[in-house]
Amino acid sequence: MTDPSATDASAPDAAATALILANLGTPAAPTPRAVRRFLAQFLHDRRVVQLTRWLWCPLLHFLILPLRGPKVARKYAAIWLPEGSPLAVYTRALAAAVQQRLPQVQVLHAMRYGEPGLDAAFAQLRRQRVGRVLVLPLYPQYSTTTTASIADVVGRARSMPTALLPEYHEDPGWIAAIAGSIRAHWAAHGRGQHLLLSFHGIPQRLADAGDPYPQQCAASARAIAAALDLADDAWSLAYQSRFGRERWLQPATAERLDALAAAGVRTLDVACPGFATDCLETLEEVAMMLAERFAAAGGTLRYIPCLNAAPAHADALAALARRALAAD
Ligand SMILES: C=CC1=C(C)c2cc3[nH]c(cc4nc(cc5[nH]c(cc1n2)c(C)c5CCC(=O)O)C(CCC(=O)O)=C4C)c(C)c3C=C
Ligand SMILES: [Fe+2]
Ligand SMILES: [Fe+2]
Repeated sequence: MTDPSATDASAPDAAATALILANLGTPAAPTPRAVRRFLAQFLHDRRVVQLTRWLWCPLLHFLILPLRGPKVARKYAAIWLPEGSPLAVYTRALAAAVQQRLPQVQVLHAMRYGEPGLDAAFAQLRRQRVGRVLVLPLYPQYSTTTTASIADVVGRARSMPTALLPEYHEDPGWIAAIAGSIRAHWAAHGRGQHLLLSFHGIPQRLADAGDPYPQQCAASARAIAAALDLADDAWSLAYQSRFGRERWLQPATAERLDALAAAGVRTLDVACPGFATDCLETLEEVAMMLAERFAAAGGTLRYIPCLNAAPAHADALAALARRALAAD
């Protein structure tokens, strides 16, 4: 007679659910070699660069990686933490904070590019015979260049029941967390004359082809401004981190800064609500380079850090996951 309580070692542990917090990724070290390795994986993704490969591969291998590797490595070195790259350190800490809130689920983090990779996370969960996997891309706003690229990898993990959580650009818990972090910054440093909400850009061509990213950034920005009771002229939205020569979303953050300085703004608060965790683009580009640019124009730029592993951030993401679990 078979014991009905005995578990079949070959069957998945259907009770076990895992939640993967998926972020973009980052180099393993602030060295030209590690940066070239990371950029090579990132910039080979057709979701990120759509140029035909016979044109793009020679450009990438013979021009962009050799030139950009050492230059960008110096930028990473300027923000590197004793425990590693800020994006990696904060993503790991955020996953630990979400795990505390979801003891019934195994929470792990993984990166689309670099380590720990998403493919490896799926392989690990397959070995553990986890019954179901939820993937939460750490991109509040959907873009084909980011969210869809994670969806590509998730789609390849067909051997396990897997669900991708939707973007959360207007989620009330997340909006409240961002607004709360801006209010806390004002309480500690005083309120600047203007609040600039700076999002990572994408090529205008992709928005024209239907990428909903700019509409979602605008919706997030309006909701944050409303939560803070800001008048229309007290805040603005701009796009940073342009790559390449084609036209990206406008207005560009650097140009918006110049216009605000020219209009007499002397204290400017800048938040980056499209980034779940601080990274090269927030800590080096905004808090260092753009702050210097604004200072040269006679003003003070006060950077408001990303939510990182803040309790309100972990609460908001855990609530999104709980809702997805309950709906399943
Ligand atoms: C065509 C190129 C790029 C697109 C499109 C793009 C979209 C995009 N990126 C993020 C978030 C991040 N990007 C980061 C770094 C980064 N981004 C690009 C290029 C594109 N991004 C490059 C080449 C780099 C590397 C740095 C450099 O060489 O300048 C990061 C930071 C990673 C880190 O290690 O700290 C993040 C995060 C979003 C959200 C987005 C589209 C919406
Ligand atoms: Fe190539
Ligand atoms: Fe980027």
